[in-house]
Amino acid sequence: MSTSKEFILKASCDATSGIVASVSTYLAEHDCYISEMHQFDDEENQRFFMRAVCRIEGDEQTIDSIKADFDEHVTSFNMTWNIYDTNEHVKVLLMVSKFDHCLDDLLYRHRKGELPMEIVAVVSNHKDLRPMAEREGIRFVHLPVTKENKREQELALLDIIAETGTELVVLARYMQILSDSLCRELNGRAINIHHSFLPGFKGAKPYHQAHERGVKLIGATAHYVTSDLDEGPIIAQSVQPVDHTYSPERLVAVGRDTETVALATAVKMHLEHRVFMHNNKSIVFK
Ligand SMILES: Nc1nc2c(c(=O)[nH]1)N[C@@H](CN(C=O)c1ccc(C(=O)N[C@@H](CCC(=O)O)C(=O)O)cc1)CN2
Repeated sequence: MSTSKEFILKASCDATSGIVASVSTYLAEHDCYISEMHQFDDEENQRFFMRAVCRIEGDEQTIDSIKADFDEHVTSFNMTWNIYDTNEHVKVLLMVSKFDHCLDDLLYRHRKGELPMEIVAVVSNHKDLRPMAEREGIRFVHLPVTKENKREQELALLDIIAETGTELVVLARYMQILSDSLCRELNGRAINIHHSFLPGFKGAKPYHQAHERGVKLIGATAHYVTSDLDEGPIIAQSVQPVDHTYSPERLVAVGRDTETVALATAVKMHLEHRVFMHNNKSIVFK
């Protein structure tokens, strides 16, 4: 039984009047102080979204007792909701290939306490980044991928996800395309960093495309992974100004900074339960 006193409520339902009043009344009746609340009314789709950070006052209530009666109280709204204990860190599996900057940045931010996560493993289709993981005491799993063994390796990945209780997979410059079935299995719990400011320059070599096009901004996009390559709901983007003097190599160097910022921002927003996926877009309560 959780003894934590702080929790996050995420909820969405069809838009109608009285939702906030009903939820806040329930929380007040259960000795909860609301320290932060965001809501969004998607008028186009008549859908309502809210996030509340709450602190239990007194000793009568627990997170479990608040969860227990909530469904009955919001039945009329047919609400989709979750309550998360802020003391429980999300279990995260990091996936990488050969580029090390996103993994290095996430490990640093985790070490500095910026990202409330438990890293359960680093999985890679190459051995290059094993030392970076193991010096942090993190399990490293090498799963080389070929056209012939792709399905077998994806099943091995799913086994690791199941045995570790992974709640979020982060593709930190993992350069293999996930199959449709794996994307369905990981729907809403896999985030990828794409090394361009989407929707521009999809695929594997966006910086060369950017140089050819002569762009004045270079950027990166963190999005939920879907079977449509680089098309998933965008969570965070980051850009930097560039100009005609930038070679492709220099664009790649600037791009690295935008990738680490966009990915860390997206992962942090997800870990803090600030993101809703809706109609292939995202709602992010910052
Ligand atoms: N189902 C999805 N899988 C992945 C996505 C995604 O959006 N949906 N994003 C990629 C990352 N990525 C761009 O951000 C990307 C990575 C790799 C490729 C690619 O063409 N890979 C080749 C192999 C390249 C190699 O072996 O080095 C391939 O898989 O045939 C395109 C885009 C991660 N996965």
